[in-house]
Amino acid sequence: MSPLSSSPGITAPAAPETAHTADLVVFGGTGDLSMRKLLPALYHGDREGRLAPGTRVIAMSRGGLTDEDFRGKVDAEVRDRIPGGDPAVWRRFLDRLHHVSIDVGGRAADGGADRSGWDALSALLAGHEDRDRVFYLASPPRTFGAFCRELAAAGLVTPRSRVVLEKPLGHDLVSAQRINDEVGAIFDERQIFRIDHYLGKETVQNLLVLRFANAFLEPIWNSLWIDHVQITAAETVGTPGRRGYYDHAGALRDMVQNHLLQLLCLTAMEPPARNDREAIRDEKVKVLQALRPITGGEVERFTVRGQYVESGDMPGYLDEPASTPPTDESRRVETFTAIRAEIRNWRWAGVPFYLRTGKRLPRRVSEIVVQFKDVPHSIFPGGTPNRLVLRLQPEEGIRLHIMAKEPGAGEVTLKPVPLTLSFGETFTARVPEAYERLLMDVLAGNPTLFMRRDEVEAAWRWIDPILATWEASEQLPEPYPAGSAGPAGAHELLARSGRAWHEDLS
Ligand SMILES: NC(=O)C1=CN([C@@H]2O[C@H](COP(=O)(O)OP(=O)(O)OC[C@H]3O[C@@H](n4cnc5c(N)ncnc54)[C@H](OP(=O)(O)O)[C@@H]3O)[C@@H](O)[C@H]2O)C=CC1
Ligand SMILES: O=C1O[C@H](COP(=O)(O)O)[C@@H](O)[C@H](O)[C@H]1O
Repeated sequence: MSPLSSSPGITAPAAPETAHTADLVVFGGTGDLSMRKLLPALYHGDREGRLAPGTRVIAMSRGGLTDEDFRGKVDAEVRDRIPGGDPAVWRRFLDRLHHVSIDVGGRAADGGADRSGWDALSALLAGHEDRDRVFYLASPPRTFGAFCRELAAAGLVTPRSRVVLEKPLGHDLVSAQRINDEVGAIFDERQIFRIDHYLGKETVQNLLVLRFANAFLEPIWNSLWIDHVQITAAETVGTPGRRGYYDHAGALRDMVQNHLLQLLCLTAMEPPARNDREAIRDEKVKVLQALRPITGGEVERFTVRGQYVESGDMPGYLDEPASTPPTDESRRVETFTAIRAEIRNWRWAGVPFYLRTGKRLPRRVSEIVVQFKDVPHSIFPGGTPNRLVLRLQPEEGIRLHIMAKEPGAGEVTLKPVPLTLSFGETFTARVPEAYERLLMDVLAGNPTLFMRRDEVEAAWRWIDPILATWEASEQLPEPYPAGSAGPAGAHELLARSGRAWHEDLS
């Protein structure tokens, strides 16, 4: 497939082998994301023959490392993250790695601009202008504009270049627009890949297949049959070592603005006319534009925020190890949020979409639950409405809860039983990590699973009033004990209308 060519959509088979040799330049290549996700994903791509011979990975950071230092660091810190790794492939993979030291915004001691990092990168890339070039910005978002400007100034942006932007893109609509403008001044929109790794998860892609490749669901996928939808991303992890980032993010920016809203879009969108990247992204934007704004007094009624506090041997948010002590901002940041959202269109009028995410919860569960309405007239006592559960993690699968009769004579007793499709048991192929799929798509030039500028900005437009109201409020997030199911408010959000979370998380 040629770079940036029209490409198949979300349900196409895994990206084809990358025919082109590429230079993948990772700004922030020594950071947490790179070491935990990107490098293992690239290794798997290499093992499966999807990295063309000669493809290089050039990490950039302020670290002052040589190629050998960086290879040693990756060998020491990444190899153990890859169970069952192949030593020969590992050696070949390490040989692909390079490191260039750079300080974006850094100045030489004499006060002049320090160009040495850019000169080193230019030297490494010189003579390889015919290769695909991917600039992956895995550094803090405030550095994105500067990186792009410097790349252009160094003459490193070729027609075969792409740029990958990590989330969250900005911290509100205005900053997201600024970053989009800055990056857009250097790269064409077709060259910009805004990543949301939830879109690379297998079940998320399966959601569209389930909806649009099966005839039985679409006729009942609307407010006539569906009572409400729940979208949960519950994590057991806290934020050790991440306060610098998390104090300025919080659960709303870190998880809802991107991952949860993407899940909502894929659940709620109209059937696209074609399985094609623009058609799917057009439909997602329409959902975001139809979200009913939550403003003023409604914010308190329709949103919940919490922060975990010490419990047993688990630290609270303020006690997590960090390089700086907690500030007032730390006290105000939410590590949990739940929201009752509504989509103002014909299909979804009156159907609440409940979103929930949090850190240091008792179980790691990410799922979409579609709860159907009660039967119009029940002839059996004790029935409960059908539920369709799409489980993203830990074990991916789809489960339909239907009512069945308990075996036995006498009175009919109803029991909800699950019809389960476990991907792990049904399919033998290894399920790739989200980043693996997405990185191979970037290298192959397939943007379907990436966010378009208008999507990101429409999501911020809905998030901003909630943030503004929280920021103006004197109230602090509701404390919840680390390891508990989150603040009581999250349960009240549903209980008010006689509903309950499918997973109580305890
Ligand atoms: N970690 C994760 O799980 C996820 C992270 N992200 C996003 O990925 C990006 C990176 O996150 P993460 O890896 O956690 O962050 P880290 O702080 O762990 O890493 C940041 C990287 O950027 C480099 N860097 C920072 N400032 C500069 C600079 N001025 N010039 C050159 N290099 C610089 C750092 O190297 P050095 O300090 O040596 O210069 C380091 O390699 C962020 O945008 C984050 O929001 C998104 C999803 C998940
Ligand atoms: O983007 C992020 O995602 C992770 C959760 O990802 P998952 O694939 O493990 O569900 C989250 O921990 C992190 O805070 C956030 O930045």
